[in-house]
Amino acid sequence: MKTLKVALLGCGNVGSQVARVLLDDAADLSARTGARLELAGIAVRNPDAPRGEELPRELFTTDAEALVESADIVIELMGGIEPARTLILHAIGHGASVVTGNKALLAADGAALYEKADAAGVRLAYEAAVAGAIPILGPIRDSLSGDRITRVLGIVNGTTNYILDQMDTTGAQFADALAEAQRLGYAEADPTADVGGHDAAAKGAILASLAFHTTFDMKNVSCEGITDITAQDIAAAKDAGFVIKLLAIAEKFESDGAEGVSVRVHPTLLPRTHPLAAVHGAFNAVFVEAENAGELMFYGQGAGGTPTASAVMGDVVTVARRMVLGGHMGVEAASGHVPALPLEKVTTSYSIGLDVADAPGVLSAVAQVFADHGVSIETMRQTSHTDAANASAELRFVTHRAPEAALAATVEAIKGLDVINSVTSVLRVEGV
Ligand SMILES: NC(=O)c1ccc[n+]([C@@H]2O[C@H](COP(=O)([O-])OP(=O)(O)OC[C@H]3O[C@@H](n4cnc5c(N)ncnc54)[C@H](O)[C@@H]3O)[C@@H](O)[C@H]2O)c1
Ligand SMILES: N[C@@H](CCO)C(=O)O
Ligand code: NA
Repeated sequence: MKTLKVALLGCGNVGSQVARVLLDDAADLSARTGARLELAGIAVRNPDAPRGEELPRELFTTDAEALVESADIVIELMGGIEPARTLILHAIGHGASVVTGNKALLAADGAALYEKADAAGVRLAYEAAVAGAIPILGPIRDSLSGDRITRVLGIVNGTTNYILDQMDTTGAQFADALAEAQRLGYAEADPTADVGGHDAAAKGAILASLAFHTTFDMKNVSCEGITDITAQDIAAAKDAGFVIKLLAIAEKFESDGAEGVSVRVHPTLLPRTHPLAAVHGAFNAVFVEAENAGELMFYGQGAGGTPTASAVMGDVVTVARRMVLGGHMGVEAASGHVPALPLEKVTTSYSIGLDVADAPGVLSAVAQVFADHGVSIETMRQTSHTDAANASAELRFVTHRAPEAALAATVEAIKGLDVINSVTSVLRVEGV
């Protein structure tokens, strides 16, 4: 039986679990692969650092470059742009295939890496980069390749889903929930990538590129995180029958007579009856809408060392099988370029919370602003604060779908009204 040398770069949350599987399940893996997968070494910064798994000390090395040069398959789980990018290019240059979970790198420089891998006739696999354990890139790239995908909508960041879910179900504070997500190994090394929405944005760009056979640059993703979401927002949403989720939404649509792709990440109100509202903890779920398949939903653990190791190992086995069978190994390049559409072109629906004077004519003044911008109101709820010294009320509007530009202009015009004390929240709504 052929032996394939595997180099592991990084031994943190995910890497340590991948090492464990490679060592513990070696017999099963070779039976499935048709080759012996030999863990040749693990590149780390400090071989003596404590790790979750007991791993043989002799596997550790600080010389990642030399390790890469000896390998048939390189698994990159260090994260970050450098030295991950240089080491992956080094691996490709040496004819090794690469498996990575590094969405930040793929979103920043994926197109160049896919091209290099294709030209070198090696494979670059990255199922772990999007929605952790959920097999989502394979289904989009392979199973749905005979269909036309129109929209992908997903909860693709476990940390933020965990935080929002804890705030919603237990009344936890944002900071406490984030600390727990970090302790459980869900968060990125720098968790601002999670809470700022950038991790979801990177995944959204990867999903859009595969779903729409294009190269979607992360800089074109409109990105809003959850750092401004307050306990009051969560309570008000709950009161109105909604839950707040951080969604990544990738859509292909026509604008001004030409097709384009938009990707946006933002906190979103969903009716509590919506299937995505039932995605709790660090779980992820991805909805795919395709012309012939209709609606599909993929659900599972989106973060954490062990679940993510499952996706990594799936790629390792797939890559190894291809090596055993021979033939072309490369990734399929994007078949065309579909331009990126800005957020203003998207059609969506808003929930707008207002603190207003509780006086005659206020509601009609606000309603007039909606009418002036061609935005239709779906529902309005008023809560009066009768015990306040100056009678005030909270108004909450949910609009019908309208162009984002019209909705944003409506909010700006409302802010200018004398009868408004403040705009207390503006959130987009899906699933109504
Ligand atoms: N944790 C998850 O749930 C999850 C899920 C999907 C994808 N990912 C991705 O997988 C990758 C790894 O994530 P993680 O959670 O295991 O991160 P981690 O921070 O726990 O582990 C990364 C390890 O790489 C090591 N490392 C960094 N630079 C190095 C260098 N130059 N040389 C040697 N070692 C180096 C670090 O010391 C650390 O031990 C990241 O790209 C991340 O985005 C993580
Ligand atoms: N930090 C990421 C890891 C999975 O990619 C998350 O919370 O979803
Ligand atoms: Na995945």
